Amino acid sequence: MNEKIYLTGFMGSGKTTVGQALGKAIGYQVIDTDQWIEQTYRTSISTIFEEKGEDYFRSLETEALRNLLNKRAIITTGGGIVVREENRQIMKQSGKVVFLDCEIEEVIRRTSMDHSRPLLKQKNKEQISAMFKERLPFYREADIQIDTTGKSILNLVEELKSLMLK
Ligand SMILES: Nc1ncnc2c1ncn2[C@@H]1O[C@H](COP(=O)(O)OP(=O)(O)OP(=O)(O)O)[C@@H](O)[C@H]1O
Ligand SMILES: O=C(O)C1=C[C@@H](O)[C@@H](O)[C@H](O)C1
Ligand SMILES: [Mg+2]
Repeated sequence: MNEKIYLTGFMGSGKTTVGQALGKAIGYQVIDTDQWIEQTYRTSISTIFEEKGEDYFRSLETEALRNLLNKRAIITTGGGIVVREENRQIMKQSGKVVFLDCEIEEVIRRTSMDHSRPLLKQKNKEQISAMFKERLPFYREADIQIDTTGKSILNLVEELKSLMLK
């Protein structure tokens, strides 16, 4: 098994949720870059976006990845971490990158009750879909890709375990 596993994918694809379950199943520590940033800076992601903007948040994601480099862990990333080339390079060079794919209708269903994602606020389906399409080539640079649409967390953990043992 790889020393470090990065879970990437769009908002609501299940990185945080699946990562926690996978960590329990294979006995790995799980660290979430969004939570690392919120805990390190003692503030919320929404506040960072409001006060400092998206570019600044992306630089905090780079800082998180650099700080977590020496950990044997599953790193569950923020949905936009792949937007920065530097972030993609760090992940590629230091571990196995997994892309959790998900149909946009299901992304919207899964995230509709949770208003903590600034980039989903006041966006309609077409706009969310356009953001996803723009990022898709970056997500596809991953070593492993799985579709999470309609699959249970347990099922996804089993699928990931078998793919990672290959
Ligand atoms: N396979 C799944 N089936 C059903 N619901 C799911 C599945 N995966 C995740 N969810 C639910 O979708 C919501 C979003 O999941 P989660 O927070 O893990 O996404 P994320 O990829 O980490 O998003 P973000 O990029 O915003 O951090 C949660 O309520 C979670 O319980
Ligand atoms: O897709 C994105 O750009 C984001 C996803 C979340 O995980 C957070 O990192 C933040 O809300 C931005
Ligand atoms: Mg998450």
